[in-house]
Amino acid sequence: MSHYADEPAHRHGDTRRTAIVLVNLGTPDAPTASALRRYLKQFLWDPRVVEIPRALWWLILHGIILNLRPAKSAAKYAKIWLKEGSPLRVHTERQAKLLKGLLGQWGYPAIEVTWAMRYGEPSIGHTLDQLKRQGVERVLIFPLYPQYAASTTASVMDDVADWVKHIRNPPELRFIKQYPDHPGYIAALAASVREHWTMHGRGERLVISFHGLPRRSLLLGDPYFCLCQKTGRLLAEALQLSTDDYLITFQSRFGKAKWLEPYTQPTLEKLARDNVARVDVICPGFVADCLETLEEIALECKTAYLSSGGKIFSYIPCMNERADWIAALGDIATTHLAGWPLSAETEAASSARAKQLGATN
Ligand SMILES: C=CC1=C(C)c2cc3[nH]c(cc4nc(cc5[nH]c(cc1n2)c(C)c5CCC(=O)O)C(CCC(=O)O)=C4C)c(C)c3C=C
Ligand SMILES: [Fe+2]
Ligand SMILES: [Fe+2]
Repeated sequence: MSHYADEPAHRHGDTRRTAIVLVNLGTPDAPTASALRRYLKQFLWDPRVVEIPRALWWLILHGIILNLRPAKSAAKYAKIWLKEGSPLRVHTERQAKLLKGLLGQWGYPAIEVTWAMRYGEPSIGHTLDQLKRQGVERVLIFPLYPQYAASTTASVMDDVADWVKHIRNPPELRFIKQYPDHPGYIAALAASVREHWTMHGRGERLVISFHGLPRRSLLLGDPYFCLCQKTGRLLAEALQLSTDDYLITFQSRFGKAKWLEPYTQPTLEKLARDNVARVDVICPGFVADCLETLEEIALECKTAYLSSGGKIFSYIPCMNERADWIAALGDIATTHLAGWPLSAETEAASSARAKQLGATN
């Protein structure tokens, strides 16, 4: 018998089901102004994303931004839209399927792997409702942001907490906060660069571009800037680059305030003017290709670099469905499952896997 009226009886006794939820930012449903308006309205109203006084921001958002930006952004999305939908959504869905398959091979066939979006659909709340209905008792929230930032990772934490507020009997919850230096993540990034160089030749500089944040966030203690430096340095070390061979930059500035510097596009234009004829650009903060990589970097920044005198601009794709990246996701996830009471069968696989990884606990 179930103890709570809102719990289906079939759950009784099924107390050990575990799920992993991959969470990414979210993306519009269609490359249209109306879909963009809905998406931007939710995204830009998140107080973790825009930290200016609410009343003033409401006026700017509704008075200006939601009138001008949707059509402009929709035109950009239209350039990169896939047959199956928005690239961010397509890659995230595939990553979840591949991770589920890999965990099955590793001896965790009972662990559910699903995915959700912070903005738009499928929402985190909807996904957690579904898992609860399936009798899942333990949920590992896995944000697909290697570098923690309050505007992304903590916003996912907020959303999960908002869901918990109206749940009588929530599952156990764990959050992965960050993995900017995870060896599997760094190794997969480095392998993607080496493969790119083998296939397309090598540039004179590697530009390592991360999504930006208002500079103020750094001054207020957000660790994001430092985590990006760490990832960039570890990637450069893995590639045996000297400090002259690479640059760490920040893209996607929004609004008039100062953001983290140096900015990606002006840096590329300066490299071109300084007679650096060939650059490679990688975006390690994005684990799936999306508007910010496929349009802003691979189209806009490329055009800016070439029209400033650069000769060859080569964009190195995100890790998307790469097998070494999916394995890194598996390592990060299983490490965070450690110590969680799982079924006997899963427990055995977990300790075998830990031994294989050389874990000391
Ligand atoms: C307004 C402030 C913004 C902050 C702060 C911000 C931080 C931030 N964003 C990402 C990752 C992504 N952002 C994407 C799109 C996007 N970002 C902003 C604004 C801020 N981001 C806007 C308005 C948009 C939408 C598109 C546009 O109109 O320009 C995406 C791509 C989504 C897609 O559908 O492809 C990602 C991914 C990070 C990691 C981050 C802080 C570290
Ligand atoms: Fe963004
Ligand atoms: Fe952008």
